[in-house]
Amino acid sequence: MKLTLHEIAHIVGATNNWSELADTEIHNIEFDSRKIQGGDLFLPLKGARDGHEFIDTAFAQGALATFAEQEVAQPHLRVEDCLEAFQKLAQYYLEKTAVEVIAVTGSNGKTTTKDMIHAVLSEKYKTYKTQGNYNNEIGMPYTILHMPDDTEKIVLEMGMDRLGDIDLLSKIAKPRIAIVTLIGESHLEFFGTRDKIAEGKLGIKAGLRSGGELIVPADKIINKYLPADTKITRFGPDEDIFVTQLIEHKNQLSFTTNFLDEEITIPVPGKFNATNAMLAAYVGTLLDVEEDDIRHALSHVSLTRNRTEWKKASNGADILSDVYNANPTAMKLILETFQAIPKNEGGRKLTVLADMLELGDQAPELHASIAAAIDFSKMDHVYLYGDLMKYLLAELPEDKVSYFGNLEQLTEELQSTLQPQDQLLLKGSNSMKLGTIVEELQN
Ligand SMILES: N#Cc1c(NC(=O)c2cc(S(=O)(=O)N3CCOCC3)c(Cl)cc2Cl)sc2c1CCN(Cc1ccc(O)cc1)C2
Repeated sequence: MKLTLHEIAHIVGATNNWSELADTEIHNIEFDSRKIQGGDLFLPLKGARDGHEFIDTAFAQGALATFAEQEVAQPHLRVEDCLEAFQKLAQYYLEKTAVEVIAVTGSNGKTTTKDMIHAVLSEKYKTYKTQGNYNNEIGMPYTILHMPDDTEKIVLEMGMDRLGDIDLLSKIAKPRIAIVTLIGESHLEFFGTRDKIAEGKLGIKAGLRSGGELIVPADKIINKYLPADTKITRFGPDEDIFVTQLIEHKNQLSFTTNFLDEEITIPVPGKFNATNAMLAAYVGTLLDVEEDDIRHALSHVSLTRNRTEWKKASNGADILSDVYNANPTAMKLILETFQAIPKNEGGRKLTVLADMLELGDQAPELHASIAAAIDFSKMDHVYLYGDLMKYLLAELPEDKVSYFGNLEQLTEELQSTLQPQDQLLLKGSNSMKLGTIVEELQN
């Protein structure tokens, strides 16, 4: 990252006497103290625990300084709100580096479309993109501040948990091109109506640069949220851009469009992927990528796998398997999200929680602290798996929790107990291999 400590202090409006600190170039900014390396700046966020508790650990691992919302002994930049400072810095960094932003949001397809745009633009530019699910008010600034120094274009995925989320992200990122892939049905339990989802997703216009372009589906539900004085491209049958012919094969598909000369082939099936690829191709044409290069990129695209998304067990039960970010905050966030979703008629809410690894000497209390996020007025039963989950076991009511030290026994228990109307959440470190449970339940 090309930022010095004094430059950062000035941009975020640090209120302490930071000029006494050496004006050193910062290596990276991290909010997970486990990722801190020499020369880094620590960002203590208020997640499942207050990040200020981990400042000592950050310095023990080589941090040069830390943001802080309170007086601390170590070299620090005193700010009122660490997250706001992080976001302000990300916005500044994009302006300083003059990296052009392509922003993508939508109920479905935003991750695939993001990956495909990245593949296309990488044919001509040094291009960076959102990694994993780092698409929210913390993850997006993190992505911006971690882009390689030679980045020319950045493709940012914008996730929405609540109305207004996308407006904030768009104002930070100030995209040159903004894409809404689809106004679907996901998160209806939070937003109530598709109209509200449309309003939320069209928040992406909030930071759209003057002279920028908004690319949206033909869906009439968004019409009242479209901005004036903006180049708007609609996609869908007989709209501004559309797929003309589509030939599906088992593991790939080919299609033509109304704006390219030749057919495009992508290594994934599914008509929705043709639309996602068409959007990526169109962005490529907007940014002067040659058609042959567009075609080459899309024919070899590798897609982000194992998204946090709902799957179905073979008996029809709903499965939510969150394979990202095995840390206390992410586990508490996914539990709150899962508990906020209404149960299926006559169904139960079941959860499998597995060890979060590499949490250091506070692992026992960090696992025990997850108890605060489990609401047994909504959760029917919790299955714990792994040595560290014994610390959470001690915090939970005996009739609502089962403990397993063995993955096969846990899998057998779930196969026998899961009913078609049930909802099952699984969360834990990748190396706990909860994915094998999902595969068994899907077969
Ligand atoms: N609470 C908490 C902790 C962490 N939380 C996070 O990293 C975190 C993750 C997330 S997130 O949900 O993973 N996420 C981040 C990026 O965008 C997508 C979503 C969020 Cl939103 C916020 C935070 Cl603050 S990381 C971490 C802790 C507490 C323990 N830390 C290691 C440690 C253990 C023992 C020690 O003595 C010192 C450090 C590691």
